[in-house]
Parts: sequence; structure tokens; C-alpha cells
Amino acid sequence: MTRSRKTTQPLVKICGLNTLTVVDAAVDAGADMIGFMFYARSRRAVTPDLAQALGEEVTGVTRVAIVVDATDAEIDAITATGVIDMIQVHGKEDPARVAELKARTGLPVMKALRVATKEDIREAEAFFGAADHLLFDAKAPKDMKGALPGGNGLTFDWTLLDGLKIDMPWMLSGGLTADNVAEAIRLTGAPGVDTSSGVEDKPGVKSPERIRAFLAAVKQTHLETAT
Ligand SMILES: O=C(O)c1ccccc1NCC(=O)[C@H](O)[C@H](O)COP(=O)(O)O
Repeated sequence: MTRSRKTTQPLVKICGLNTLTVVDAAVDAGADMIGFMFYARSRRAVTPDLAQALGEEVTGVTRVAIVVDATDAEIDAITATGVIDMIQVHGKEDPARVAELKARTGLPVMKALRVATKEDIREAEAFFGAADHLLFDAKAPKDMKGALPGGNGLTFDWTLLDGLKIDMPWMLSGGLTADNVAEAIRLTGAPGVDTSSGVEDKPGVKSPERIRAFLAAVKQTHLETAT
């Protein structure tokens, strides 16, 4: 029986931060998580040394390393920086690899799932109990020029999440901006949202103003949950 309801605000992750100015903008505006991109082909890529410089003064915010099918040696170099609180796997990592990474690093792992169909959403079930967090991102069409495994600024059909039964933390991602994030939260009930392209002036160049606008838009939303 529902005895009471509480309202909360979705968690916000700002991904692909690559300068101190934009790290400060995200933290000051109230981001819950910040993401450092370690996939070399990304325009947002940072080295372990740069991530260390960007993350070392940050407290009270979860610092997430985004990797795509990274080797153990790459993972070790990233975690050796001492500035990573969570690993986000954005490639073809299966539940066994997620478990391996958790054991190897002692850190929570967020598994990103790329979505174009209902079947892609169902893949989440394989990660229940294996991952600590899930992220639903848009799958780029096969013919999209220059598409990467994530960070393409594309939305997916949010109604695919209708009826989602998921008893673990998850985030909505893909093409979210200050203009569409409130609607995305209203339609999906997402307990967390993640953005990269939507807070940039051009690919790879984050905008402090857009970061602040995104956080402000999320702060105006409320999730209602039965307790
Ligand atoms: O951002 C990238 O360049 C990237 C490249 C390869 C794999 C993942 C990548 N980004 C991961 C993220 O968490 C992004 O925030 C997410 O894909 C949403 O991106 P966007 O649609 O640009 O907001």
C-alpha cells in the first residue's frame, strides 16, 4: 500500500569534461556526477594525467571514467590517478566483464546500453545484479558518418522505456539539452540524466552557460515516488 509519496530530483551527470573551467562550472551548478572520457577517438578524450589534474580537487561529486572496451592495463592506468569513483563501460562489455572490472578496481560500474529498439532495452536484464548502475543512450544509425559508441547528440524514442521494471539506479542519456530534459524526465521518470553534446558550443567544447542552463532545467523537475 502507498502510505506516502516523496519527491526527489533526478541525478545529473555532465559527461566529457576536459578543462578546469568546465569542471568548476558543473560542480558549482550542482552536478552529481562528472565524466572524464578515456576513449581516444572521442573529441572529449583526456589522458590519465589530465584527468588527475581535473579531478583532484573535486569533492562530493562522483567522478566517472568512461571507457570503451578498455584493456586491463588501460583501466589500471586510469584508476591509478586516484580521481575515479566509478567506471562507465560504453562498449561491448558483457556482464562477466563488468563483474571482472568491479573486482579488479573495487569501484562501482555503470553499464551503458545503446538503444534503438525495445529489444535493446531488454538487454538491461542481463546486467541486473552485475552492474551497479545502468545508462540508456541512443544507438547511432549504421550509416551515420563519424558516429562513435556514444556522445553523438542523438535522442532515442523515450517511449521504448514505457513499462520498464528496473530495481537498480539508472540514467537516461542521448541528445539531452536544457530544452528537452524536463520533458524527457516527465515522460520516462528517469531517476538520473546524462548529457554531453547538449552542453557544448561545438563538438568537444563544453559551455559553462549551457551546463548551468541544463542543471537549472533539471532542478525545476521533480520525481514522485511512492514510499
Ligand atoms: O562522448 C563521447 O565522445 C563518447 C564516445 C564514445 C563512447 C561514449 C561517449 N560518451 C558517453 C556519454 O556518457 C555521453 O554523455 C552519452 O553518450 C550522451 O552523449 P550526448 O548524446 O552527446 O549527450
